[in-house]
Amino acid sequence: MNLLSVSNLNVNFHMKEQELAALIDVSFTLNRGERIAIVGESGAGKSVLGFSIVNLIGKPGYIASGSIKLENKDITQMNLRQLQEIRGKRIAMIFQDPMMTLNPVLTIGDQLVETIRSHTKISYKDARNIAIEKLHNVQIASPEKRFDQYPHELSGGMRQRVIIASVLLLNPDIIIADEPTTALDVTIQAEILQLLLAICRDNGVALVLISHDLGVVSKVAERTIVMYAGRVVEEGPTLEIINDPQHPYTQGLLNALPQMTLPGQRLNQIQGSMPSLAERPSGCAFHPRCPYATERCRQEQPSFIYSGVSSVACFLVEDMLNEFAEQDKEVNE
Ligand SMILES: Nc1ncnc2c1ncn2[C@@H]1O[C@H](COP(=O)(O)OP(=O)(O)OP(=O)(O)O)[C@@H](O)[C@H]1O
Repeated sequence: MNLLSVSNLNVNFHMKEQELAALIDVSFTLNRGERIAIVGESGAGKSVLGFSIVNLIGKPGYIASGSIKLENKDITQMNLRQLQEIRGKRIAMIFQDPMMTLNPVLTIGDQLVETIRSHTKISYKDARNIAIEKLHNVQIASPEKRFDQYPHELSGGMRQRVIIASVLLLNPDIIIADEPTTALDVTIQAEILQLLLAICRDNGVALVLISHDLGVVSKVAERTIVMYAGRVVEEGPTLEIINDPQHPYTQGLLNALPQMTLPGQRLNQIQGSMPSLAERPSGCAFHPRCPYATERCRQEQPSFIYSGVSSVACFLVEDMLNEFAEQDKEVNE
């Protein structure tokens, strides 16, 4: 059984008497210990998806239809008490800004001890020992000293390590990390990603890494889901997607990566921008930005097709596969 199965998830925002779709028919699965990435430009719907997984999508947003099953229990049908049981303990979230989660007026140690003691009846001294061990596990030097410090006394990278330590205290099955390194210096970003990878691998924790950067996720995630305007447009093994992207949007994201460009060359940004919810184009929402768009793309929504590399929603790929099938037929006749 999959650890998490998201099926035909639709999330809307109720805005000014209008229903605006933020997620449309999103489906994917996550196995125990697996690491997947959700990528796409700003506004693609990555964070809405991350929050929806723990049923934390606040007003004006709501889950309109679909299911999110944690093993066999549907998170969309859970009451508040059941949701509180899974948030943090089974599914933990890490955000871009650690200060969103850390309490600025409590020491690092007190926050960790409070988390431990809210779930386990142990003495302060024992909880302190566990907290210090966890700080050590996330490679914080002099953990005894850090234990007594306040969040503002730590660097951004160190604060993110503290968050990872605090998330681990409850032994979650899944960590959802929403742009966890975007606010950090490049060298620190790599360290934190490596730490997340090691922690998840060593503890059998599944990871959903949300990022706008395909380069970042390629180092961590086994599988990648590419989102555009609230829909999944391509999904498959990360390496295959990086080496042979099928959807023109995925190709555009890869071309825009700095390392794909020669020194002195300008980055090949995708022309145009992500549409707002109210202005989602008809047919394939990417068509106004797609160099290969046809009339059909403007009219119809492509369904998913397996390309041999990944699952992709694109008429271009569908036509190409049909053409190959025709050629095979001719050769065999
Ligand atoms: N609370 C909200 N009210 C109205 N619209 C919202 C709200 N939150 C998100 N949206 C809209 O939903 C769409 C998806 O937003 P989301 O934050 O999931 O994008 P994202 O891919 O995570 O982008 P970013 O990387 O910038 O966070 C966007 O068009 C956004 O404007």
